[in-house]
Amino acid sequence: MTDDRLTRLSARIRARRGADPDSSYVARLLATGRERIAQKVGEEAVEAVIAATRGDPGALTGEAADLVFHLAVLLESLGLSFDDVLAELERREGVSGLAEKAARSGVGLSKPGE
Ligand SMILES: N=c1c2ncn([C@@H]3O[C@H](COP(=O)(O)OP(=O)(O)OP(=O)(O)O)[C@@H](O)[C@H]3O)c2ncn1[C@@H]1O[C@H](COP(=O)(O)O)[C@@H](O)[C@H]1O
Repeated sequence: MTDDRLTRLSARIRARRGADPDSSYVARLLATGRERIAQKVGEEAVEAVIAATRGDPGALTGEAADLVFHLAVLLESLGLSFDDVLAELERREGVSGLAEKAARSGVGLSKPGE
């Protein structure tokens, strides 16, 4: 069973484009512009990092949800959705991250833990 929660979130965000910014947080973000949305993604990423380094699973869950949501809005600002991201992740399935990176930088040039 494919999990369509991310696809539903992207669709809900796309449906809010052009809605009244006084009644829709997504519409307000999109009306404010991509720089502000990107700033929120950065803020939420930092808040997720702080929650994780504090070893707080509950806080990390909430901040990660904020991060994923704001990333979805940032994707929408460029006409993209999680469908595009999930398709890219599917394309990468089965390809080792170490092998992929070594192929980019030449065999054996990447250091362990890099
Ligand atoms: N998933 C979300 C979602 N997650 C977070 N948020 C909002 O994002 C805002 C985050 O702003 P802030 O960081 O200032 O708030 P905060 O995180 O509490 O504060 P900090 O502690 O982070 O500083 C809050 O207003 C949250 O309510 C979201 N707003 C909307 N959605 C989804 O988007 C749909 C459309 O929302 P509207 O456009 O508002 O109708 C909703 O039905 C939901 O599915």
